Amino acid sequence: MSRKKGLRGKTASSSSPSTDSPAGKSTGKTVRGSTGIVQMNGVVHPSRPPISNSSEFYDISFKVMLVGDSGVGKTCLLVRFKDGAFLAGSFISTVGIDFRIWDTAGQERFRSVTHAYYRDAHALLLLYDVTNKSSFDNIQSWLTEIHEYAQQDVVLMLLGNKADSAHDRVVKREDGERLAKEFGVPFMETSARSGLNVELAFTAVFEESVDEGSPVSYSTHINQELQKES
Ligand SMILES: Nc1nc2c(ncn2[C@@H]2O[C@H](COP(=O)(O)OP(=O)(O)OP(=O)(O)O)[C@@H](O)[C@H]2O)c(=O)[nH]1
Repeated sequence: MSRKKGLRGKTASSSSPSTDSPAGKSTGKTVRGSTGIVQMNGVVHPSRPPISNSSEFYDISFKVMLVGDSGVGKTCLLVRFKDGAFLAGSFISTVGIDFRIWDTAGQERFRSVTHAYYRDAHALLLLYDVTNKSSFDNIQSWLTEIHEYAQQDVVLMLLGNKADSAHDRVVKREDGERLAKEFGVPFMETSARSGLNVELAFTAVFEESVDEGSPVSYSTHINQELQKES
């Protein structure tokens, strides 16, 4: 999976506030795993102490942040992607995963608070609404903000949500693809309503964050999935 131009080079921090609460409204989701080590970007760290009430340890601390204009469907996408159960079956069983998702508020008045959370995010899902042209037009300013506040090597993916709304669609899929290509970020359309590509989007940024060594096979995986859905 490629990343946004100019957003790589720095090592992602595995440190985190233990009581993360995103700006405006907050939704935390954690998948707890087994004992082991913290492994991020190929660097092995000693096991971190247990978080919350669990007696378990985490091998990977991974944070993904949902950003985009108000109403694009960030909360619905997160709700659709419930429990994170796919991780347990898809990844090595001995790897424990502390998987947190920050659902940010899209409204401008919460923006200054949201900025503080970019720093600790390993991955960003940047959403627009295919039925709302201004949410698409605002992607560029979101990218500017991401460039300013997020880590340089943050994993980024552009999502055109509400793909189920065929009648109300005003942003073509090709427009999303073109924009993503322009900024060098991967792209897919999603639907929190139908579930289209929801799990795939989260899985994709997760895999990219923990496995930077296989971008080719990763891209192939996404393309196949998109073809299947179209
Ligand atoms: N048709 C359709 N509607 C959706 C989809 N996702 C969200 N919606 C609707 O879009 C509206 C806004 O969804 P939210 O998830 O609250 O949007 P948000 O981005 O979290 O908004 P803020 O909290 O204001 O930043 C709701 O009425 C949802 O029902 C989708 O995939 N398809």
